[in-house]
Amino acid sequence: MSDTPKILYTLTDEAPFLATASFLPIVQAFAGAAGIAVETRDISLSGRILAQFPELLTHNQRVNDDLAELGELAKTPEANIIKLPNISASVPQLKAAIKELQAQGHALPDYTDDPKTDAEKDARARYARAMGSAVNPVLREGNSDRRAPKSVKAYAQKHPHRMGQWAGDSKSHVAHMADGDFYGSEQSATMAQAGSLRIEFTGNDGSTRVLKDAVKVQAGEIVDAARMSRKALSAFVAREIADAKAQGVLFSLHLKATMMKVSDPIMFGVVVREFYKAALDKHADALAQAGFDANNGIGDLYARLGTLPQDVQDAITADIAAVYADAPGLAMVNSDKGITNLHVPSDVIVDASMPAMIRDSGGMWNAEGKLQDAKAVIPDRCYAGIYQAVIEDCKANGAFDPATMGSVPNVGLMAQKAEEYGSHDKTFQAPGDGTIRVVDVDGNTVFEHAVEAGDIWRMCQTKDAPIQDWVKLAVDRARISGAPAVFWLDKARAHDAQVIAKVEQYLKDHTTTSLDLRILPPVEAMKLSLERIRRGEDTISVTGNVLRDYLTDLFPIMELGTSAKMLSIVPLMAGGGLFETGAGGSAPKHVQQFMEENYLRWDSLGEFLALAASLEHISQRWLNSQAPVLAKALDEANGRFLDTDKSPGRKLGTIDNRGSHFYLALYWAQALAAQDDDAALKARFAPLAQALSDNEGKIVAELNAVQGRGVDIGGYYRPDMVKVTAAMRPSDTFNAALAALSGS
Ligand SMILES: NC(=O)C1=CN([C@@H]2O[C@H](COP(=O)(O)OP(=O)(O)OC[C@H]3O[C@@H](n4cnc5c(N)ncnc54)[C@H](OP(=O)(O)O)[C@@H]3O)[C@@H](O)[C@H]2O)C=CC1
Ligand SMILES: O=C(O)CCC(=O)C(=O)O
Ligand SMILES: [Mg+2]
Repeated sequence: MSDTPKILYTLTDEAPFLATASFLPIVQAFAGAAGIAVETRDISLSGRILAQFPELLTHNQRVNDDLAELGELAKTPEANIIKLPNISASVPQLKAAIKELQAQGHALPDYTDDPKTDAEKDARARYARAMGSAVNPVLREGNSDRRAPKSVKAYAQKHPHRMGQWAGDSKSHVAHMADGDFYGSEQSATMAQAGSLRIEFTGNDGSTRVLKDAVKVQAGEIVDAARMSRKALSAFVAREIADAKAQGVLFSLHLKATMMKVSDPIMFGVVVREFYKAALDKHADALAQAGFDANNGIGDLYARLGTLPQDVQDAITADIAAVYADAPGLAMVNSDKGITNLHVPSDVIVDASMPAMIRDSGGMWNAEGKLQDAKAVIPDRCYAGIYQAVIEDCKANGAFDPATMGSVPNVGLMAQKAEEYGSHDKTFQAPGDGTIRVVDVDGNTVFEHAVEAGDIWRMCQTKDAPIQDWVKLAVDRARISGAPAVFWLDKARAHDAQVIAKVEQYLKDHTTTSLDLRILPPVEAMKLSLERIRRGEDTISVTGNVLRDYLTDLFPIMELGTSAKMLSIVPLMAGGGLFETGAGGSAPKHVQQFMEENYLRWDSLGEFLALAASLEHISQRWLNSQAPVLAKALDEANGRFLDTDKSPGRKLGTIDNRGSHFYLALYWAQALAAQDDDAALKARFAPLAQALSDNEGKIVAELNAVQGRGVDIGGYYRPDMVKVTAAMRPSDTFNAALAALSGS
């Protein structure tokens, strides 16, 4: 371990990046006073792209591959990383970012949809590394512990957020496939010994093609493979479109095309093709010529329409209007701008979109901008049922009451890329009719699926050590909190059956006699958790990676109104700490509002909680007597921040993100000035506490005075740092007080 403790603070995208421009100087000033260094690393989408093409950039434009560096650091005990949410880019987002970087003078190659030359293929492969969930699996060298701290839960109960009421006769529901999906076709095995696997496709004509060679596996690792039939998916979607129309509900699709970057855009494309079938079939040749790709959403059609002759454009537009006239209503992302659920694959992300629907009385927005009951299509059966269970509960018992409901924290399996379904280089679309086999080095077939052209086939790995660590974390959390812990595992599912065997084995390594530990299939686990939550009782959910993602938005959004107020810790298996902020994403609409009104409603409570956890981590690992004092004072400040409700007010004229940072700094400085554990810190922070409290009114006025006018930050994906800093730090009085603390 080095002598000097260090925090690595990540620079990301969109609202969290803007917030950082205001909050980081505070963190650096306070931590610096205790001898803690705070450095930044750029893991933004634009930074990840630039890091892929050093040879095409000028010396000044070149950036270090910070993500790779942090990925290595995460495997060491030194790691102390604060990670803010970053864009997991869909293809349309990636293209937009490339365009912006090119316009800024970076000589990047275009992203080619159908690469032919070696240079195009090389560029495409490099872009693929920056796309989708490129960051989290690299940094998450540990399992996940996400929960609402006691103070946050108490705040939510004291200031309950608005929940839409539920009608018993709501027609909203979840629709999933009955067969032909991943759930129905999953095969799974635990590897007896280390080795390597080959994935190969054999066509019905006898030809064989290796899809991926030398996939390394460890002894005790769980591997599984599953197939989704494209034909079955299309037929299912066609039926559901007709049923939505018959029932008079909105049609909506909920996937995770950003994180499951290979499988889910294909499923998204199947739904787009089915919904707009009449128009897309009729104009198939023209659209192919224009390069339209349904996997990128119907927005891609509009983006390319201009390249076609005017009469063809008019005909396509008229035929799409005819589709809308005949189809059920389509859920909207932004009804004012005509953006539908099927426009862009990254606009509707299931972990956030389903909870939003549940929070809003089961409704989604229709074309008139009104809430309407909706059919939520979640094609695969592995997890769709949990949302239906919540909907049924709300119909039977009404909306949940944030003032009284219990909590469902999560312990999630994710270390070492566990259960990264459909997101990686082991997911394929079948090149023809035939068989996909997984074969070991001795030529034995491990898995085998009959496939038809266009089917999606995915393989997934889950290593043994992360499972052991996850079981231990669950036992620890159950013991510390006294709440029952439920493993959400379905023994009827091939993969889960293998995991259950390991859970049963590894639970024996711990003393669990006084604990309430259960294993239940997800729908049963959901019903039990909901029953308990209504009684005000807490239940720990211990889940795999996908349910970790789903539940850590679902329960916080019901309990706290947003997942931004979550504590999200990743105890790294090598002993370091990764502290994530909240559980949500980067909310693009926040940036839009900021650019139009110079108002940033991003709630940084997640950053505050992560910082406190990072400082506590330093207290435990480094010999620095001031870190615990700083951590304790920040904890007090966070409590006061919640008590006085200083989160952004959401309306112009109230404090926004910047004002909330000021209050955090004020309360933190006051707590440091008031404590008696460390005289040097007390003396150092007393003048700052005085200056901030003397000037409270002036600083808030300076911060709020800028609101109401548009602001230029010189870019969306790669904003100009000078402009961002100027915009995010508009109070000279506050800036001067912080500078005085740092002695600069
Ligand atoms: N860990 C990571 O790096 C993650 C990254 N992402 C990325 O984020 C982007 C958007 O994802 P999406 O699924 O739409 O989810 P978001 O979590 O960004 O958005 C859902 C809603 O959550 C609320 N919200 C989330 N965080 C905050 C906050 N700090 N302050 C205030 N409100 C907040 C807002 O809801 P409301 O308006 O109702 O208050 C927001 O509109 C994508 O690019 C995605 O790839 C997504 C998830 C995690
Ligand atoms: O990595 C991503 O794209 C999203 C991650 C996410 O939503 C989460 O961890 O909750
Ligand atoms: Mg999530």
